[in-house]
Amino acid sequence: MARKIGSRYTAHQVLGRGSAGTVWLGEGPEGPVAIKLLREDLASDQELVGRFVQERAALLGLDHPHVVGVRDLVVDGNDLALVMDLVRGTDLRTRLDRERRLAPEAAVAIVADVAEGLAAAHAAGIVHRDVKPENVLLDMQGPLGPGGAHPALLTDFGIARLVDVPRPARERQPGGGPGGGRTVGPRSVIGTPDYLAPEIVEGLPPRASVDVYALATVLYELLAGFTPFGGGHPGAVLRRHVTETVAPLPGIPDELWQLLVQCLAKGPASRLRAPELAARLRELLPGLAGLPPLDIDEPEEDEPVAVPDGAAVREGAVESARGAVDAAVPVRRRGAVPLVPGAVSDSSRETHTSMRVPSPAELAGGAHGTARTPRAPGQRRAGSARHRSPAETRRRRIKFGAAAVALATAAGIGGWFAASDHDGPAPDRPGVHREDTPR
Ligand SMILES: Nc1ncnc2c1ncn2[C@@H]1O[C@H](COP(=O)(O)OP(=O)(O)OP(=O)(O)O)[C@@H](O)[C@H]1O
Repeated sequence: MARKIGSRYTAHQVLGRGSAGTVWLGEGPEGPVAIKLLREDLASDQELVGRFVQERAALLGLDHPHVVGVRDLVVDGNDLALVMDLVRGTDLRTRLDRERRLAPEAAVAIVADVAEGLAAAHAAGIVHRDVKPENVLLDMQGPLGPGGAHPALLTDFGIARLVDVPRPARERQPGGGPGGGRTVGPRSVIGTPDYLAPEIVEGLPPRASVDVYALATVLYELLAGFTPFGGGHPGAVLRRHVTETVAPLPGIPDELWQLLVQCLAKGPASRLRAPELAARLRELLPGLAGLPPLDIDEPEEDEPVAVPDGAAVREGAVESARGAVDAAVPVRRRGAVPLVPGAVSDSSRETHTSMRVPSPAELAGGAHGTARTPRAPGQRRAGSARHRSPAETRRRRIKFGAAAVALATAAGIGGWFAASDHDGPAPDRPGVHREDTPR
């Protein structure tokens, strides 16, 4: 059923759902558009609406062939919508789910496109903060490039930043280093754990280099079929970003591997910048022509451990509750909780996470997760579970992800799953009015 969005747009049909809202196929004065209608509880957050309007100029000004253009922002009654260029195609996650691994040439061509889009954004002072396959759209009507890849466009600019509520509670402590102190108290991380740069986990402000790290993670995933540090409890994933080195991919061309390692460096200053990454990837393309996808077996998922009855709800048993949540979560390839409590996306993919930044002690300790060394075909890992199809894996993720979130809620712990504590909708505030914001 058609639905009016502001005075200029009509939404006709749902294209898909993400954790922040629903994307519609719509019509505007200049033709077909995609309209991302933010969830009602986000739209009723007056602080977020204010930031949404503030970000307007930056989002509308980003014009690049590898960035999904934002044409308009609409605040109208209960509606808060981003009007975007319509990309006729699919997202990179869907392609990856279908093919499991991409041939190096196609993977590199796609990532080079995205790196160019990022370079333009970074030049405009915009950091994406949520680069992942879900946010890369493939334009099936565009010309075929190297490896038969359609043009790739990065989308969802500004969304992570919009929903990230700044934490005012920064306490200064003497002797904390330059600037007269250090940040203490809880901060949260916004993003998707598998793609989060180590410096974000350590509580530093996100700069352009976090996007390069995330994009290198995407490239690794396109080649390997899994991310370098994913699997298990989101806290375990965060810790691996900080403490583990990336395991080599058998059969990967050496120059491509060196590039990946450099962009996955723990130190942001050691990473290439987006324009250099794009250029280096383009240089590699001719040498990758015709190479088949890498022949790698996925690391197997471990079986989840049963949760002892009542362990999560005993009074004063926060630690054991956290342990119970950890135990209930099986090793997943991309672990996360929804951005908004209760959010369900069409594909039931894990999407953004808002989590408390772990303390140094938490990063150093804990027994969550192990390094995931890619295996040559046929080679089994000690204690590994049987192989599962991607669809089966997804069903299990949905089931156990839901169980883990439910447990965290029942236990009432802030712990790792801080979404409901820190990033739920703020109550309506008087004195802020809504208005249409035509272009
Ligand atoms: N500009 C667009 N043109 C065409 N389809 C789009 C556009 N933007 C998003 N979509 C489609 O709409 C669906 C939902 O997108 P959305 O960005 O809301 O969620 P997501 O990125 O998959 O997840 P999340 O936002 O939770 O990270 C996706 O399947 C995507 O392919």
